[in-house]
Amino acid sequence: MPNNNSLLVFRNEINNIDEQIVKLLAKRKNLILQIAKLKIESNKPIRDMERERKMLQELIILGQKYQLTPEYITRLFQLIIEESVSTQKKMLKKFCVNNKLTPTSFAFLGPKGSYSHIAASEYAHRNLQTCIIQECTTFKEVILSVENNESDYAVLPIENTCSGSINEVVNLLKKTNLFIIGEINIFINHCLLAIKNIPLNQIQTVYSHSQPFQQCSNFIKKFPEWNIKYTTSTADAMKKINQYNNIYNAALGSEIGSKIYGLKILSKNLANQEKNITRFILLHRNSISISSNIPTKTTLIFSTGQESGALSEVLLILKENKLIMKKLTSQTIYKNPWEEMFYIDIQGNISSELMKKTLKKIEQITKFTKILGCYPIENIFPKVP
Ligand SMILES: C=C(O[C@@H]1C=C(C(=O)O)C=C[C@H]1O)C(=O)O
Repeated sequence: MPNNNSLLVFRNEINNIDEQIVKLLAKRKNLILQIAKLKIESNKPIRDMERERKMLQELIILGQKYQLTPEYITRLFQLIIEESVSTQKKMLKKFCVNNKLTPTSFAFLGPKGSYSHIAASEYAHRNLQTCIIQECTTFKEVILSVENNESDYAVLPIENTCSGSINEVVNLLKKTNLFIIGEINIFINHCLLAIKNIPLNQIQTVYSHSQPFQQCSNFIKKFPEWNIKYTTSTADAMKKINQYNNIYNAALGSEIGSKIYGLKILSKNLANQEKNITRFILLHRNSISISSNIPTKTTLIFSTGQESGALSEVLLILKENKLIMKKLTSQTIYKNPWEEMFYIDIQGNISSELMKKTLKKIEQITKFTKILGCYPIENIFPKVP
């Protein structure tokens, strides 16, 4: 039979301890709010997985000293940390709503409603930034806008599942002093749009950027009577047919664009391949360093000249160092069409010794090598616009 008095004494002591725990949790929460404020002011991400991992490791060791199991400590502190991250996120949201965040400007191939605009908005949204837009009319202008400090980030399409690499962008990357700091995949759902619902065989002219025409070539081939007119972007095409106000004009563009420019959707999902995804890269004036536990990609371009087997030597270096190549494309150099330039994505972090050693070896055996950046691998399912 437990002694009722002793039970009360113990329970009182537990009450005191629990009270202390709650007071300490409140004290912790206050610090969390201060940290959130600092992060918001300096535009730093809320979550720091490395810090969390280290904290948990130390707490588990401490717990073991007092006979508390790692499972118990992990469960308890994961809950505390989850709560603190969610508190910080709420605070960030409030700041965004009140528009007190440092706005971030994105330069892209515009005008509004282009796929590049969709990519910029989605990237800003994921990184909890307020997106200020800088519409450009060429890819070169997009890069210049960031180089000249007029915008913070350049958003450029680099490849598409239907039409492959975007050569013009790769060629620009050779010359710019900007660095790739991120990437984002966007689902492209090309639609045929017009100012009124008319039968497809009555359309006379279709406007769009050259990329959608390539990506929807099977559909376009069915209507050889259509006049094809190239525009600087899909959004430019949508804007034009809105302005021309001619019912026989159509544009290849996005569903979002149809809303912006008040157009009717005549036909949807027009790309040759069902999964039409464009990968966009984000460029900034400074490179970024990324924690070693985040899956990372390092991108470089190199040219090898005409020696036979020059490319295979580079690939052998990767193989010897057990580095995984995520992408390899061959580009024609506009001014020297007989020379080959390669664009390559390697899985790994530029700050690792292995990557440093590998890059050094590649530099030694190529004619020209340029490291374009090291950035987190996009692993979120592409945004459906
Ligand atoms: C408080 C911070 O923000 C987050 C919350 C943490 C916590 O609750 O201890 C730890 C790391 C971050 O993911 C921080 O960065 O220190």
